Formats: sequence, structure tokens, C-alpha cells
Amino acid sequence: MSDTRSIIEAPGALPQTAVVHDRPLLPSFDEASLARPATAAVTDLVIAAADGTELVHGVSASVRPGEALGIVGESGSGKTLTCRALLGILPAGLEVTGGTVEVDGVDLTDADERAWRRVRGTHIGAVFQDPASYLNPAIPVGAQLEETLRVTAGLPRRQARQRARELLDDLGIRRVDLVLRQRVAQLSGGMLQRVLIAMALAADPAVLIADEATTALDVTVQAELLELLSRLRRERDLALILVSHDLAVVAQVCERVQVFRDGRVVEAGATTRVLRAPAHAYTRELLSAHAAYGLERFLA
Ligand SMILES: Nc1ncnc2c1ncn2[C@@H]1O[C@H](COP(=O)(O)OP(=O)(O)OP(=O)(O)O)[C@@H](O)[C@H]1O
Repeated sequence: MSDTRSIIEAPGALPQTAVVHDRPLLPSFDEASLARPATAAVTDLVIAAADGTELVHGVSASVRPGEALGIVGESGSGKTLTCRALLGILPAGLEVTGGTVEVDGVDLTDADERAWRRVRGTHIGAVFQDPASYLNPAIPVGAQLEETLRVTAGLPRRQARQRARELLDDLGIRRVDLVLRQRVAQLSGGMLQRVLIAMALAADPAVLIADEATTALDVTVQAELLELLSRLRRERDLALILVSHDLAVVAQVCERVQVFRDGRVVEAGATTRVLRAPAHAYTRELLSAHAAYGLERFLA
């Protein structure tokens, strides 16, 4: 389903489950951004297993420079597979069997691993849940960040060291030199995720995917990281794709949202509209589940 075809017009009346409060939802949707060409896009994407079982059934999603797109939906709805298709890292046994994948002006639909390696890291980066599992526990995180800077951004050793400091400083980390010397076990989840964000941004990609990147963190640290992602996309004109099962997370950062269910986009549109006046019964279900946990707390 394409972006436009999947947008269902909002009904006039506001359903009970929509979160209503007297302040406007932020950020507002900038329609002008849609006039810019997409930085990353999947169009009519189909992902299937080797036995032909379809897991993603014709999803379209796109994001532009400086824009944040939220992807929400319950577990197993196809959010991660869609993002993995954009990164060229589908799990073994799964493949793109229909549609197109494009990143930063490059058509990667039929790309081999060599072509993907030229794009991953340099044009598109990603962070996921559980940052510790992406780092070597035996090596200081600074050395791992420097290695990424050498390999992905092609910096010589001395420059990589300097750039690692600058990157962490830019991500709001205090006592940068101390953090760079520490190992995984010595750092908090929020700090490790910052290090992973620094690695993902090492070669200044145009697109960043954050897939449940703040899920396991406590609310305060989560809010700090969401604020950081918002700032980075503003300052770097980064196209951000934020994946979460949590509507509140998406509401804090994204001006557009797509609701996934069973490998399809069931609703898409401006976050404000989707949250205030959900058109699809499933979105209303998601919202009522969140209302029970006080979604409005995060939206104000
Ligand atoms: N390696 C795999 N082999 C077979 N099926 C898979 C594989 N990975 C995912 N799936 C299936 O594909 C569907 C979509 O999975 P996906 O991981 O994209 O969901 P998701 O929305 O990201 O869920 P979650 O929030 O739990 O990560 C699910 O039915 C899942 O079971």
C-alpha cells in the first residue's frame, strides 16, 4: 500500500480513546517536507520466507531529510523486517520478493552484499534494543568507536581518536575521556545506547533507524535519548525512522506515523491526526491500551 493510498481520512468526531488535552501535540506536521525527495523508501515491499510464506505484504514507507517517521504496531507486525530490508540485513532464509528498496538515491532492490556494504554505515545507520549485545565486553568502548570511525568513515588512527571524543561530546556525554576508557559492564544502558548512536553516525549517514532503541531504558533516560535523537535530526538534517510498539515514544519525536499490523500498514498520516482521530479500529485499540497507561503524560 502506498503512503497516500494508506492514509484514511479522519472522521469528524473524536473517538473516546483519542488522547485529548488542551495543548497542541508537538511537533506539528510539516507538509512541505513531503515535497522533498525521499532519503529512504520501501515501495510495495514484500518479504517472504524460503517456503514462500509472506511476512510483509506490500508495505510502502518513506522518510525525507530532517523528517522523523514513526513506525508502530504490535509484536510481529513487520516493523523490524521492514527496517532490516532498508539496511540489507534480513535474517537468513528471508528475502525481498516484491517491491523496491531505495536509500539515499541508490536503488538497492537487487543489491548484493558488496553493494550493501557501500551503503550501510555511510548512507544509513541503525540502533536497536539491547546496545550491550552490539559491543565487545572485553574492549573499552572508545577503542570500538575508533575502530568504527577508521573502518566506516575511513579516518586515520589519530583523527579517529579525536573524532570519537567530538562525537560523544556532541551527544551530550560529560567526562568523555573516562567513558571512552570504560567497558560495557561499567556503563549504563543509556550511556551504551549513546555510544551505539555515535557509532551509527560515525560516517555521517543520511538516515538513522532507531528500532526499539529506548525500549528497555527507564522513562527519564528514554526521554533524554528521544530528545537527543530529535536534536540530531534537526542539526544534521537526518532522516529518522523511529520504530516502537509504544505510541507515546513516537508521539514525542515524529511528525508522521505508520501503524503496522500483520505485515501491512493499516493507517498512516500526521501523528497529530492519527492520535487525535484514529481512523482504523486497530489504531483505536492501540490508543486505548496506551490511554490506560497515561499516554497524555508523554504527549504534552
Ligand atoms: N528469521 C525469521 N524467520 C521466520 N519468520 C520470521 C523471522 N523473523 C521474523 N519473522 C516473522 O515475521 C513477522 C514480522 O516480524 P518482525 O520482527 O518484523 O515484527 P516486529 O513488528 O518488529 O515485532 P517486534 O516488535 O516483536 O520486534 C513475525 O510474524 C515474525 O514471527
